[in-house]
Amino acid sequence: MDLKMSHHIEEQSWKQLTSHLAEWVADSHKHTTDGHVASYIPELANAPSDVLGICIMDAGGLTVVAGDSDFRFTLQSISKVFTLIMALMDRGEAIVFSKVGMEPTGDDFNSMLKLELVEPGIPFNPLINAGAIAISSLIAGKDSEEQVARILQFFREVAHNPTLEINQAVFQSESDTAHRNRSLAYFLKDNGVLDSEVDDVLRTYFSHCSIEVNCTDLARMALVLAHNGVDPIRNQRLIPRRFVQIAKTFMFTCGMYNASGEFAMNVGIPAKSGVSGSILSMVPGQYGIGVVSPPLNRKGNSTAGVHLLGKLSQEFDWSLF
Ligand SMILES: NC(=O)CC[C@H](N)C(=O)O
Repeated sequence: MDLKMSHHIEEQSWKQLTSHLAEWVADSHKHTTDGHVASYIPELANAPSDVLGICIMDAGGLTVVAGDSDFRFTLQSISKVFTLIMALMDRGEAIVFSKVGMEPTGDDFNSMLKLELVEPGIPFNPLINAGAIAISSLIAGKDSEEQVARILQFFREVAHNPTLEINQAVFQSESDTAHRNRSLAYFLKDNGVLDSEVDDVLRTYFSHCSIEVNCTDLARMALVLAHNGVDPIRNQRLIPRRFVQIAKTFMFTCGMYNASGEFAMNVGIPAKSGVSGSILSMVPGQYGIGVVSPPLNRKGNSTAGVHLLGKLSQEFDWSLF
């Protein structure tokens, strides 16, 4: 297809998106009642169960938004993609992959089963909780405070939003109740996976999970990944191509936890979800997408969010397969 032709198709799709997105959001909204808002972090249980918002951003910075697109939420597991990228930038591939593997687990995101079952007891991948905790300990910085400051700075840069902050209530709520994550971290410490102390690693981990954003921030962050590490709006490289390739591969194979296979089959684009009901996704080479709807299915993914992405993928033939 020549360039003019593909440009024309893109224009047509954008028009269609603009005119139909609100209607598709209204349809997916019905699926908010299929799920339950996460409550194992008490503060997250306060999220409304009837919210669904989306922002799609193109390479020129044009956005189309629909539903509750101003709703604010914490990144939770979505942050793991960007801390992985930071660890790769700080330490390089060899060190990162001596601490975490490259394979999906098929288990729940907070499972500890395979840590004991499979030698040498390193987490299977960086997007499950155990893996992300190991990654948190690799972020450069003399202590957790410095690590968190660097993380915040990097996330602000990728989102192109200097106002991003940590939601202290969510951070505190998770710190007070994260018994399972604590046990994962102690297990990792015992297996020799963590260099720093458990409390410090967890402080860093809970902090990046608690960074607050909206759908537009998510879409901008996704846009940088969709363009292989370049923010196309500023025409500025923020991340080396290779590390984006690694991050997107993990999003594909592990980004939707143990429903990643199903999501790959039905939607077919890289995505990462968080227990706040958020999903960061993208159409590679084109759009960044941010979606939020707090009610989750059994696997921890937003019911309405997954439905909406499925609908969009079908309409625009987004699947990479
Ligand atoms: N799946 C998630 O979003 C999990 C992140 C959350 N902070 C936790 O560790 O449980």
